[in-house]
Amino acid sequence: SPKPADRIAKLRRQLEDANYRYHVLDDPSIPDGEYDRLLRELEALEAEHPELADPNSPSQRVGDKPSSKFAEVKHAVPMLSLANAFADEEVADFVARISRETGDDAPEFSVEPKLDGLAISLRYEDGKFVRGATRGDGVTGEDVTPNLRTVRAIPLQLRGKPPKVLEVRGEVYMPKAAFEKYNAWAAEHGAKTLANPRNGAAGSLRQLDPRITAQRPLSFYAYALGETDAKLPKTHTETLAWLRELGLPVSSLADAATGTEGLLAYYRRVGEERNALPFDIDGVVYKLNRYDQQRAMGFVSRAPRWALAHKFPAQEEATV
Ligand SMILES: Cc1ccc2cc(C(N)=O)cc(O)c2n1
Repeated sequence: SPKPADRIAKLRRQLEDANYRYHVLDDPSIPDGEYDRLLRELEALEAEHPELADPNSPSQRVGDKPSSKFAEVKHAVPMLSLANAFADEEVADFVARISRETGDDAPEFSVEPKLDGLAISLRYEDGKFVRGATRGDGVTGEDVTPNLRTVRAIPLQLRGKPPKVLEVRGEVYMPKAAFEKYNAWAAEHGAKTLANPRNGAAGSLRQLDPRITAQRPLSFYAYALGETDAKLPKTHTETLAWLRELGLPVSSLADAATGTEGLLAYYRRVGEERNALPFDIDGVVYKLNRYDQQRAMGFVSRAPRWALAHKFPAQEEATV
């Protein structure tokens, strides 16, 4: 029989692969029962061989011991906020200003749904997940690494050829079905029910005891870069494709669109699909796609002048 170290390494790769297939490709490779069996075998082997312990092992998703409070994290690259638009005219003005300042009368944009969750920043070194933090005020956030380790959609180990340093920004969210299920359980067991999935995500991630976070069904989509030593592609859509290759989940609704018409068509398309989506969104996000054009546009305070959140009308509260 293979040496324990080889068997452990093989099980870790198989479980990471299954996680990637399930959460990133949305195309599970093995049935849940098989996943659990492999995980139990790995946990048993790791218990017999503590010298082979690894914080990035797939077995470490169950949550570390509770911390007393969160350490502070300084974001090397500030986490940006987004200017909002509510009416089509504001989108037309946004594009007109960009056309004027870039000289491009048909600017291309990266477009995506605006998830209604909690913004976080993940840091990977040599492809290993080493730290995760909340946005905080954009410059200083809270270190919630142990809690983020329990979010299955967040890879603990990147795939392919990751750069030495890679920070990824994204949204941790609680899927609608998981939110309903959690509230049914909470009502049944006299626990506090959650007001909405966004509160569910925020409350779960800011638990001091990661074992509680581990019981909360959270997911994650990546949407931007932070600090990295990698040579960047020329456009944001290429960056998102690269993040997918590295094993990070990116919304399958992310797309490209050209000019005001393209943006508004995308806004309407997502608006029609909104209620059928498995997660809450509160709008869509438009980002000028070419990084050279983004640089030409710059920022106003911490909101980039090359990006815009186009919000949907607030949904009437679901009548319970
Ligand atoms: C720059 C930036 C800031 C906040 C964002 C927030 C979301 C979101 N809530 O999905 C998506 C993005 O692409 C974002 N991009």
